[in-house]
Amino acid sequence: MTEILSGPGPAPRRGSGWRRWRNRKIASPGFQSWASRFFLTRRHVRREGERMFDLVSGFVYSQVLWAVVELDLLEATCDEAQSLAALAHRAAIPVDRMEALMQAGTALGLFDRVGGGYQLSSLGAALMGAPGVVGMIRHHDVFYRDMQDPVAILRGEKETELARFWPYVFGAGAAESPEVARRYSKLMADSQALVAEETLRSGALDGVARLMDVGGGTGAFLAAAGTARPDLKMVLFDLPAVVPDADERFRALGMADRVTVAGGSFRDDPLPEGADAVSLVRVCYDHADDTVLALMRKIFATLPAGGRLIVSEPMAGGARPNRAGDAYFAFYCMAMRTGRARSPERLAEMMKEAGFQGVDMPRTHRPFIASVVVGGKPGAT
Ligand SMILES: CC(C)=CCC/C(C)=C/CC/C(C)=C/C=C/C(C)=C/C=C/C=C(C)/C=C/C=C(C)/C=C/C=C(C)/C=C/CC(C)(C)O
Ligand SMILES: C[S@@+](CC[C@H](N)C(=O)[O-])C[C@H]1O[C@@H](n2cnc3c(N)ncnc32)[C@H](O)[C@@H]1O
Repeated sequence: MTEILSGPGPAPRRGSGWRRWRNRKIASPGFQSWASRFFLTRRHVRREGERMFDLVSGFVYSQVLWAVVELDLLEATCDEAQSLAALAHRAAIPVDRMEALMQAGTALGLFDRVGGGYQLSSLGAALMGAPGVVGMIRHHDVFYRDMQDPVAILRGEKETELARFWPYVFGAGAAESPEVARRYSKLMADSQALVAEETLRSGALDGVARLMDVGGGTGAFLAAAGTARPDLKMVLFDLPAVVPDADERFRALGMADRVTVAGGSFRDDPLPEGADAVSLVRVCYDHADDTVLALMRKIFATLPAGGRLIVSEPMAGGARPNRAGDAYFAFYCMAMRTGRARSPERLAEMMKEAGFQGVDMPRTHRPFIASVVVGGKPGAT
């Protein structure tokens, strides 16, 4: 249960005086009207207005994107411009409504108007090809139904759909419905490609001889790591219902002799020994602090002296909040009701609490996909 503070607490004071004056000024309709006419401020006012409009209507933009994906319009317009009549026929939607959708998609930058029709834009093409992104958009219907009432999510009053969704996919439900587990494990695995790219590029694996990926799903991260590092020995650990597909993946890639696959729960079972590094890729943000801390302690105990823990996932910004971590992933995790998006500094603190030292935060190129925190077990070289 989330703790509720009893009172408002002391207000931060430094710098609040001039901000009060500025905010009251900018919020006044008279000032706004004047600034929107004055030649030195009117462009800024217009830009702020556009930013504001995007904030106000972002949910609608996302839903337009969802309809475009659901109706498979990215693929349909990739190679050749399509007429409205053809698109409308294909989607079984009246032409005037189809026109509304294509115009909306064009306004959002997904299509170009070509001749009398529509063709996929370069942004649309990047989105269509970005591994796992279309699948993520498709599964957003579950999350966005929960997000209809964010205040209820914040107060913890709501039975969210997401709270049932992933635990069902990866937990007990996976055993009851291997088909569902397989479908959404595939979504995780598809979206892993970009995460693996960022993690490997960060240099976090440099010098590692035997890597154990805990919560490694169906092995997409190890497959990428093993491809980039042909000398790497690997261990995959995940729930028993999830790992059979990993076996298949490693066999197909000809990596089976380099990988040991182990089924178990990091909550209840001991972790396999022998790895000099352990990765937790998109695992910590699924779990509460006590679970993550217990897991980090277990990993610390399993690693040899000189061993390394690598955490990689999208992270919150701490003192400098960012949209992906502090808005999207923070609310996603809150709707799941089990985990939370943490800043690299917070994860570093938890690692230190578990015993790790020399904690480092190598920069990644696209933090909205993953940031990385690495800690070492003191002792050997
Ligand atoms: C070729 C010519 C003529 C010109 C070239 C010009 C040029 C270089 C253009 C660049 C185009 C290009 C290649 C762009 C590539 C863009 C890419 C790769 C973008 C990637 C975007 C990735 C995104 C938006 C990822 C979003 C991920 C999301 C929303 C993930 C959500 C994950 C969730 C909810 C996970 C949940 C799991 C749980 C349960 C919490 O554990
Ligand atoms: C969000 S997925 C990430 C999978 C993979 N690392 C990736 O980034 O694609 C979280 C993974 O943690 C696994 N997991 C959850 N609880 C676990 C537990 N108690 N023991 C082992 N694995 C667990 C899930 O089965 C799932 O594969």
